[in-house]
Amino acid sequence: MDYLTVAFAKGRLGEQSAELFNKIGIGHCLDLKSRKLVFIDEENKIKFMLLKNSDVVTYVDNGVADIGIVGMDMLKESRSDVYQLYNLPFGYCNMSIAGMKGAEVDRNKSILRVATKFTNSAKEYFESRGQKIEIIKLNGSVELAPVLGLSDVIVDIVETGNTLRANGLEVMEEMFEINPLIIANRIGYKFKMKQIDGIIEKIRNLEEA
Ligand SMILES: Nc1ncnc2c1ncn2[C@@H]1O[C@H](COP(=O)(O)OP(=O)(O)OP(=O)(O)O)[C@@H](O)[C@H]1O
Ligand SMILES: O=P(O)(O)OC[C@H]1O[C@H](OP(=O)(O)OP(=O)(O)O)[C@H](O)[C@@H]1O
Repeated sequence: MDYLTVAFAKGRLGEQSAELFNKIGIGHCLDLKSRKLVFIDEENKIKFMLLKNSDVVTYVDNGVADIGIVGMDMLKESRSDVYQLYNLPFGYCNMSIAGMKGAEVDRNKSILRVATKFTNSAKEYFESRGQKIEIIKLNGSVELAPVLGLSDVIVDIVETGNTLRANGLEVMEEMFEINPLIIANRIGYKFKMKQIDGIIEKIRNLEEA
């Protein structure tokens, strides 16, 4: 049997993904504290690749990985048409528009300044309601932008809301729900369907137990 290649992210999703795999008896070889980036589970014939969160879709899209675990935020941003196979039971949050407490999204403003890491999702959302925006691309600490007058609003992930509150901001609108999901390369899935479906079935059973 060929090895199944699995791409998953370092950081938040990595820890939770590894824990989930371990519960269904795979990926005991994973050691996220080491500096290694490839782990081989010989028993289950799986090769794990540890990537930056924002690169998981690229590896699956290109077929270097058969499946991957990625947040809906990154998948939407990539505009990739990989298969979306299964929503995982952890890490739920929201993509939201936020701004200074008490402010509202000014729908009449000729050009709304939007700071975000998620430029495609933001463009798509505002375009769909005919609002012109200027995107200010940031890579982190996005909440600072309205505080310092760099933008009118932000588009970012909100989980507990603590980061917004701590900086005097609040949610103005929720755009879409985010959850991690298992994605698959369209060709890889055809060849390794049995093995992939087997893994998903085990996760499903775990959830139902
Ligand atoms: N509070 C949260 N903030 C950010 N992401 C979260 C949160 N809760 C869950 N997630 C999910 O975890 C994923 C990984 O987040 P993480 O912070 O580890 O990556 P990152 O450092 O933002 O990645 P990159 O820098 O590669 O874009 C997100 O894409 C999202 O789907
Ligand atoms: O609602 P909360 O529970 O506060 O979580 C949301 C925050 O977490 C993420 O940032 P992250 O920690 O990834 O840091 P970053 O600013 O570098 O993206 C996200 O971009 C928000 O800032």
